[in-house]
Amino acid sequence: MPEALGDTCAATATATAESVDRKAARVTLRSMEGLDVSLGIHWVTRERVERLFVMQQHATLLNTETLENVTRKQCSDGSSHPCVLLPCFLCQPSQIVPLDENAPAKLKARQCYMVVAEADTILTDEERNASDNDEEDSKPVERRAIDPAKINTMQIEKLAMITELYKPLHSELYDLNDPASMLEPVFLEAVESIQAQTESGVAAEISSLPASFLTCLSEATRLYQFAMLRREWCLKLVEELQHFEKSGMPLARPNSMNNYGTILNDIGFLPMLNELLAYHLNPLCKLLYPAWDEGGGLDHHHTFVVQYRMAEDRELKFHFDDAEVTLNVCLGTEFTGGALYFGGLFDAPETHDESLAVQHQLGRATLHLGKHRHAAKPITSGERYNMIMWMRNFCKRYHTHSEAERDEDQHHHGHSHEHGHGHGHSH
Ligand SMILES: O=C(O)CCC(=O)C(=O)O
Ligand SMILES: [Fe+2]
Repeated sequence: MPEALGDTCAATATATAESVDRKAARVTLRSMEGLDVSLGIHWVTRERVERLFVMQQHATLLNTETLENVTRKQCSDGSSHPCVLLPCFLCQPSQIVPLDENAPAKLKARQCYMVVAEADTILTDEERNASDNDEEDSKPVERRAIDPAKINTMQIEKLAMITELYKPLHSELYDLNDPASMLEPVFLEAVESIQAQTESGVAAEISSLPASFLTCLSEATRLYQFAMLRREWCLKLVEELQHFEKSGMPLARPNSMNNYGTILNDIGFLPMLNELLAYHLNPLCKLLYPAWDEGGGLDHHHTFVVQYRMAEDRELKFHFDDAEVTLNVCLGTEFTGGALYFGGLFDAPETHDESLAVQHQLGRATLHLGKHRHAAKPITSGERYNMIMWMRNFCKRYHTHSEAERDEDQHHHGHSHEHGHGHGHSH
């Protein structure tokens, strides 16, 4: 099987409803550089797709060699299907989508797929449209092979090592099989009510959320707070991270501004966080930030825990996030000070005189636009942990913009930091 991948490229596909009846699957390609850098949304002609796997989460682009290693290393059942992401629970060989030349592949909207396709079958929208309009004209498509030298396998290797060697203290934290053990009842109730309305074809309304659920701290800048995580879950997560830190496993710090803390995506929490985003946070954000509803809505994320202690980092300077919407939940433990301070949206000067201090409360989430300028005031005692999810929208970020606009945006958001998740510092 790996040999058969000689001239192929693997990519993830987020199927859109459109793709169901098309003979090409619309896929989003992601590069391995920094894990979620988009290469844009392309079409892969179904005739040339070799295999389509249902993935439990967005996977990342891999080169042949990585694919081969991963397959050999991880699939202890001896199966030879390429398993893109390392923990074997992610590969679902039973869910290979049959590709029948004569029938459209049945893809589900919002489900992630991994496509193994010949490299030259990846088309841009224009090429796709051109070939749709002129089927007879079989002019060769420009090859768009991805430069393997650019593909970074370190993240994968690190996760493989962690999966193999690290013994979690609280293994139940790594899945969302029992949402009630993680999420506050009122949060679950709110999300369920949104889903029920959406399913019955009614546009969900903020006013229909449970009465005590949402606190709007600022209408103008769309700053919200709500109860989200259960106390026991928060404290277990802090214990787990302390345990992880003591284990000596490799860990990357959250971003260029936080010197302590951990990227949760990198140490085994990605599948669970993907579920949390897809089933709980995205529906809520759809309601609160309809502007980000395009495509899959908030469909990917960079999630980390920040940590402040008296002898270490105590505060965070004024900045805005590389996110469409940011979720910030306090995990405790005991501290004074450390309030979040908000000062307007970077692109809306009329909001710059905002001056809002938001106190932390264990388990309580603050939800704000990524472009909402903020800082964390110094803690004055104890230690503070907060889980931060920078939620992002693939479509808006990478697809609807022209190249020039995209470059401009990236410049603006300070993408130059390592791993593509630096903070955009506001001036
Ligand atoms: O310290 C906090 O709670 C906020 C952290 C933050 O704003 C960030 O990491 O982007
Ligand atoms: Fe931030």
